[in-house]
Amino acid sequence: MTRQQLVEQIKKKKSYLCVGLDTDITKIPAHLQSHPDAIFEFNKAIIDATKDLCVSYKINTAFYEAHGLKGWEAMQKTVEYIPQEIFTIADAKRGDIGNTSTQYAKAFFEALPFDSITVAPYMGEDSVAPFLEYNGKWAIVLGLTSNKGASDFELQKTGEAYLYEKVLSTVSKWGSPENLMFVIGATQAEEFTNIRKITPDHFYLVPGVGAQGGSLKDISEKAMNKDCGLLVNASRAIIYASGKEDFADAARKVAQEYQQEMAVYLDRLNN
Ligand SMILES: O=C(O)c1cc(=O)[nH]c(=O)n1[C@@H]1O[C@H](COP(=O)(O)O)[C@@H](O)[C@H]1O
Repeated sequence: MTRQQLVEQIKKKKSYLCVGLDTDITKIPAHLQSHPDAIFEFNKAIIDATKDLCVSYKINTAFYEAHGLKGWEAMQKTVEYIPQEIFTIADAKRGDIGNTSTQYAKAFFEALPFDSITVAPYMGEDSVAPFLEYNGKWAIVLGLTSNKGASDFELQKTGEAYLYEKVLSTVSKWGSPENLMFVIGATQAEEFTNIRKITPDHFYLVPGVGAQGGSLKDISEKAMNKDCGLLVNASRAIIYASGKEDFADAARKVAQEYQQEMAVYLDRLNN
């Protein structure tokens, strides 16, 4: 998917919501547990209930890989079920020496039809470059993450700058805002303004609202750019909103609350 197509979808739906399909078999409601295809059935119901409210789905591959072949099959069926116009993210956090990253890119962009993949930048340019060679596909590189461990490396100084600042300024030269995004945790509010200064034009994938306590308001007010430039992810807060038979309706309700708040911030952008 091109940047322009993504921006058009955000405008049309008045949403920059990314629903995270971190589908944990132990949290699937009891009535679906015995279904032979429980993960896919759960995802299908979530997608049907939220697809008009979000512009992206993020499939966290760990939750599928944990089930071996059956999990990969559920992941493939899920990504193929997502409507074409919705931006798909393989949250796989890959990155290795060049020829290995080339195989990861084939796995997620050719064998599976994802629009994008999350990538760890630690191994440098040759580990990220293979993901940037595909037209209409994206690498989403970890910038400043939402977790506590962000302070172990990302928020350590290397000379004058934090390591994450160096990652943003260096990695942004490897691709363009047309094929490269950054992961910025919603819990890192003090850094949002600075982050936007370093990378004014890029889209950010922003996890950490909902279950991790980050604020949609903070990221929206401090880090939107003229094209919105944000995909805000919530996983558990949406897909396990009820944990019961009415899980899809409950997911829709929470997704709608996010979307309605997003519409307000988008309106401000246009006025
Ligand atoms: O790359 C990610 O998606 C990611 C980066 C980060 O800094 N923090 C983070 O939580 N994530 C992912 O975003 C999702 C957050 O899930 P919830 O906390 O349930 O909304 C999970 O799939 C995480 O793996």
